Amino acid sequence: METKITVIGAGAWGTTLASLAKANGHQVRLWSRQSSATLADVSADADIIVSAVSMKGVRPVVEQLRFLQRKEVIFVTATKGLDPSTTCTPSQIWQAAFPANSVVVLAGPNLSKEIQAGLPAATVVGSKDLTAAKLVQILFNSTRFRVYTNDDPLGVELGGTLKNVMAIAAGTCDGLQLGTNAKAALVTRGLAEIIRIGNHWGAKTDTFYGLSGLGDLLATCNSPLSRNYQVGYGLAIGKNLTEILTHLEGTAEGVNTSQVLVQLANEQGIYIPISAQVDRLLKGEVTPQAAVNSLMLRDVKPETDLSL
Ligand SMILES: NC(=O)C1=CN([C@@H]2O[C@H](COP(=O)(O)OP(=O)(O)OC[C@H]3O[C@@H](n4cnc5c(N)ncnc54)[C@H](O)[C@@H]3O)[C@@H](O)[C@H]2O)C=CC1
Ligand SMILES: O=C(CO)COP(=O)(O)O
Repeated sequence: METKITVIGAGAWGTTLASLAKANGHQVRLWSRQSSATLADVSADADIIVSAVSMKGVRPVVEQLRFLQRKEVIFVTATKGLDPSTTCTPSQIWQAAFPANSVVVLAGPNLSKEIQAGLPAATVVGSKDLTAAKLVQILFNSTRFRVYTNDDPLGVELGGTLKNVMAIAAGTCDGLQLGTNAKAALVTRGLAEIIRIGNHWGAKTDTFYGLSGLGDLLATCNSPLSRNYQVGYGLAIGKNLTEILTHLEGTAEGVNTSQVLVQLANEQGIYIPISAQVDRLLKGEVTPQAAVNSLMLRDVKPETDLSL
């Protein structure tokens, strides 16, 4: 059955998601701020509205859609970030604006350039409404894009969001040429940190061992295609953040996320040693090597106590 899908955001990810849905035979409209049509025009009769804007675009886009009163419309959010003013996740913003509608989070190891090149990938659609998640699963699933469902949307969303901070750390690790052991330690302890934060905020541990957590962490911490990885790599080889962001192709959400995360974690007493060093590095308060030294010089502790 042909479904009417409106994709908001014609950046790297929005364009890719639109082409995946189109290839499955659906009627897809891709909207950006540059479009001549209004968002109201392209959303008026949509069955599904997919938001793939960067974090800074979520609130403005939600505001433009406030007129929409159809409760059967399913919102799919693919943004990976935290709102600086409220610290909300994108799905929390969508759900608060449309309390009667189903909201589905889409996240996974999905470097858009690989998907655009036709390489196989898998992702997760998470929602409290599993019927909606299953519908979105069918819309996007194909022989080159395998889609799983999950009933923990917050965990799916936080996996994708928090790994961006770790990808900056991983890029720094590679830029400093610290070796494979150091990288494995960083990614493994990074996952422990993500689980500690996620559990504190009510997400399930198991979700972080899935595609949107460990999967996306592995993809972005190991690929020069990741913009967040590129930020960390650039800092490690002596570039400054402004210079890196000026030349970056697209958005590195981890830069904003680390700031919001550190503020929240400090308020709530969550221990986030790696993210805190990433934040200090981005603010120019510490050199890449000093950040590594700080992590290595911490008090010793047991491995499996996630509260530490
Ligand atoms: N590129 C990728 O491989 C993937 C990206 N994501 C996530 O998807 C989101 C978008 O990423 P990309 O497409 O790569 O970024 P991008 O920088 O290529 O595109 C961002 C899009 O957001 C739009 N936007 C920003 N502010 C806006 C506003 N106020 N009103 C309307 N539109 C606005 C821009 O016009 C642009 O179309 C990010 O949160 C990213 O973490 C998720 C999975 C994969
Ligand atoms: O989230 C992504 C892949 O899943 C894209 O990563 P970057 O935003 O770091 O490029």
